[in-house]
Amino acid sequence: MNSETLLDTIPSLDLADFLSGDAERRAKFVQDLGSAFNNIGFVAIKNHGLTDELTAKLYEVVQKFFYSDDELKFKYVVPGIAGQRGYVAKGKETAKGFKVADLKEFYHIGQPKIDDGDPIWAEYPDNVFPTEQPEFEAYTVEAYNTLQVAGKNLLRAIAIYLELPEDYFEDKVKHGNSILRAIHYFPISNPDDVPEGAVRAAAHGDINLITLLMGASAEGLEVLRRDGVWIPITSLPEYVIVNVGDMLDRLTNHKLKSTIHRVVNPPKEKLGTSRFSIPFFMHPRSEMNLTCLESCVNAENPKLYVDMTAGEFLNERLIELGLKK
Ligand SMILES: O=C(O)CCC(=O)C(=O)O
Ligand SMILES: [Fe+2]
Repeated sequence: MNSETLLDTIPSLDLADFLSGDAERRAKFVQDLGSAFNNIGFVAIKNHGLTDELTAKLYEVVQKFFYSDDELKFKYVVPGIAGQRGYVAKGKETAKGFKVADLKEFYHIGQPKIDDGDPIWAEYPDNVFPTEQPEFEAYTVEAYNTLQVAGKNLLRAIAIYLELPEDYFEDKVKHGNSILRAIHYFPISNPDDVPEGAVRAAAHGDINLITLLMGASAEGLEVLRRDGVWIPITSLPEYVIVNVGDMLDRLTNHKLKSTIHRVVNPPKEKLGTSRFSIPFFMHPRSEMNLTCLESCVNAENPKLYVDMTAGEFLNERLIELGLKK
């Protein structure tokens, strides 16, 4: 596959190939991941470390929270932090360039703090967890930590593909500003209630380095192929979807592609049903320099982006999303 091939589905890869001691399997994984990211920007990955049991428990607690009444949910809104932790209500997030808000509500869990003297902790707001559901914290934090490990392994493979030292991203994502986002695309009982043009998630690119998405087995996610065709993504339950975000796109001068994607509304007869998904947005520390790698800039690929740190870029995007003033 080269970067021009038009794919009808996203490639499926096995993370166990990369973690195996077998040099050939590992090299093939690196090449397949890199060429998928150079092409459509999305892959499906199995053997990511989340067990079926954890996944089931996680969905259970998340659904219970979203099915609670507004009074309970609003207790977990944290004002003044641009929605970076806790509950973010319906109508709060509008995709960059759009006028109507997405038809979703969500809950954000950030890097669990530990007492090791890293000055980065002062930058992060504290997590909040619903006290009505004591299991919520344990399962979301376990999923956070598991996806963070999978994400670090994927970044190792990406570093090798880019001919960087394998541990290039290691110190940059240590105690990074990653977020686990549990999303509820809420049911709509009356189709006339849908504001003109509103969709579950309007077309957007993710802000971060890479995203690991649990739960895209439900219908609705679509990826915008280079020729303008929307490709629906359906994946088997044992897979997570992994895509390139804008930060990795910037770092690699668009060699690895942050592809526009969206979640469309279901047909009218299914508007009354919920959809849940749980993306893990893998962010580096705010000081990471996103200046395009020299190896990705040449006469055919002139530098596309101005130099910025991850913190500066995130700040700009939170303002564009309507989450920050
Ligand atoms: O819900 C999904 O399947 C995708 C969500 C998404 O793209 C996002 O939150 O950035
Ligand atoms: Fe996204």
